Order: sequence, then C-alpha cells, then structure tokens
Amino acid sequence: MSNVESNPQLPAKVSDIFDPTRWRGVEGFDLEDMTYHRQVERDTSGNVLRDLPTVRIAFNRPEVRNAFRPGTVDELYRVMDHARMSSDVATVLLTGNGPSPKDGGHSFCSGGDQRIRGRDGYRYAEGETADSIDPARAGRLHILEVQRLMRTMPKVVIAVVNGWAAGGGHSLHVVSDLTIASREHGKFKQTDATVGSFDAGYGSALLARQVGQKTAREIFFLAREYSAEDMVRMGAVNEAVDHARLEEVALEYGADIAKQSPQAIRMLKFAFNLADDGLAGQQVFAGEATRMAYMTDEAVEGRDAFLEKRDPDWSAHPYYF
Ligand SMILES: CC(C)(COP(=O)(O)OP(=O)(O)OC[C@H]1O[C@@H](n2cnc3c(N)ncnc32)[C@H](O)[C@@H]1OP(=O)(O)O)[C@@H](O)C(=O)NCCC(=O)NCCSC(=O)CCC(=O)c1ccccc1C(=O)O
Repeated sequence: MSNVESNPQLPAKVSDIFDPTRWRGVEGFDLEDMTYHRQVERDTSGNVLRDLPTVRIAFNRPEVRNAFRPGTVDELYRVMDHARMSSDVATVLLTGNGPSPKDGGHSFCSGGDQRIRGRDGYRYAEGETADSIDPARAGRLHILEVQRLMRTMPKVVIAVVNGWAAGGGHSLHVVSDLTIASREHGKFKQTDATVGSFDAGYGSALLARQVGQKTAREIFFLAREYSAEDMVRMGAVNEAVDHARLEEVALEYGADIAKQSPQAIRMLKFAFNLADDGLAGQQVFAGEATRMAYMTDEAVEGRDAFLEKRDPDWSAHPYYF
C-alpha cells in the first residue's frame, strides 16, 4: 500500500471506480441516500493541498438500482444547491455508487422508488417498504425541483452514467448539460410509461430536442433498452468510456471546463437553455446580463448619482452600436 492509500483522512471508497485519493467528503451534511465529495489535490502522503473545482454527487442506494425516495431527493437538492452556491466550483458530476452488494448490478439511477409511490406522489417512509409510509406527510414529486435547479444553476452538470439510467434517472441524464457513460455498464431505458408515470417536461421534450421527435417517441413509447454507444449515435450522450476510466474521464472534462471563463460558461449555458425555457429562460439569462451591467462604470454612475442626489452624468458612456 502506498503512503497516500494508507492515509486515514482518505474518504471511504464509495463505488467501484471512485478513487479516494482524488476526493474529500464535504463536511456539514448528514447524508443517508446520497454522497457528496469535493475534488482535491493531495501530496504524496495523502494530505490535502488544495480544493479543485469539481464536485461529485452520487446516489447511494445501489441495492435498488439507486432509486430515489423523497428523502433522497431532499438530500440531492441540498447538496446540488450547495454546489450551486460554492463560488469556486465549476462542474458537478452526478453519478451513482455501486455496484449493488446484492447482485453486482451497476446503476446511475432507476427513478422514483416504486415501493413508496402513493396516489399523491412519492411518500416519506421510516423503512424501505409501503407499510412504513408516514401518513401525515403528503406525497412529493420534487425531483422536478432538482431538474430545475440543475437546469438553471450557473455550472456545468455532467451525468456520469455508470449503470442503469431508467425512468426518472433517465430524465436526470437528459437534463444534465453533458453525459458520459460506461461502455460496459451504461444502459438507458425510459420506463415511465411502463409504470404509469410520465415526465412530460424536460425528460421528454428536451430529449426530443437532443435526439429528434421520432427517436424520443420511440424511447418513451417502446421503453426499450439502449447502450451507451446507441445513445452516442442518437446524440443524447457525449462519449462512451471504458468503465474503469469513467470517473477519470469525467474529471478530465471538469479540468477542461475549469480552463474556460466562468462568466462565458454561465452565459453560454443560459443561452443554450433560453429558447427552450421561454420567459423563465430569458429571466435567467437576463439576470446574468444585469450582473455584468452592474460591473460597468456606467451602472455605478447611475447608482452613485441616486445616492448623491444629483442627475447622472452619462457623458463618458457612449451609445455603442
Ligand atoms: C432499472 C432496471 C431496468 C434494472 O433491471 P435489473 O438490472 O434487472 O434489476 P432488477 O432486478 O429489476 O432490480 C434490482 C433490485 O432493485 C429494485 N429496483 C429497481 N428499480 C427500482 C425502483 N425504481 N423502485 C424500487 N425498487 C427498484 C428491484 O425491485 C430489485 O429489488 P429486489 O428486492 O432485489 O428484487 C429495473 O430495475 C427497472 O426497470 N426498474 C424500475 C424503473 C422504473 O420504472 N422507475 C420508475 C419510473 S417513474 C419515475 O421515475 C417517476 C419519477 C418522478 O418523480 C417524476 C414524476 C413526475 C414527472 C417526472 C418524473 C421524472 O421522471 O423525473
């Protein structure tokens, strides 16, 4: 064992392709269904030298193919929002831990946990099954709130599909900015309609933008299984990668993203979203345009003139054309 690997500060190896030397656990979260790690640089003894700009958020219920229950979605929202508000984070990797200790199956996410699905949405439960549902708490469909957060956060979200992406898990890959998938274990299947559910928002309409109307309808209406290579051909996945190298390649993507201007990345992300997101997309794009305007001397003059109770002097600021 090398010096690094024997360092007790290393996080637990939460997944087959997780390299503990590249990460530290993010403190302050008491997580049951998710894991949350920050990329770090370590010295030869394994001590952290500095944080690097990528975080890793992972589903941690591999025994049920990383299906999500309401508590999972609560945790996912909290860590995703923390990543959104961390001003030195450029890229979020969303993935699944595994393989399953029960049968060795690999999964990214298999969508809503069908065992605790009620008539009003997914129910909070003490245990794993329907008999432990909390009758006092209403059902939730708040994975859609996570989708909106992923879509509107000014960072690049990469789905790192290490196994099954099914149902609502398929939708999470669709709403991610980029997707890379395991050549051996990455599998895609839109099972919503099979279980009487339907993502009639990003999961279907945005998918149609990515792969075309006929192909998107095939994916939903036939609920067939597709490989990572199939999805690359269709245009829904950026790259199929050897399983052993999947997280390494994801970090290479993150390193390339970190070389670009943060402002350019967020303006580009919001520009890519704008037409499909309508006025909500325009609002997000326009908010960033306003932030940039506030950084100019011209906007500072407007604010200062108000505070100094004088007319603004725009003479130094031409009508650019
Ligand atoms: C993913 C599979 C294709 C994998 O198949 P396989 O490798 O053969 O494994 P299995 O033996 O089937 O599964 C192993 C083990 O895991 C359990 N399990 C798997 N998936 C789930 C699940 N989603 N919920 C509960 N349990 C699950 C399975 O029962 C086995 O347990 P054992 O005890 O060991 O028997 C396959 O597993 C599969 O098809 N899974 C179901 C996929 C699915 O239908 N998901 C739900 C789709 S609906 C949805 O996700 C709604 C989400 C949502 O909230 C939403 C709401 C409104 C609008 C939009 C959305 C949105 O989609 O986001």
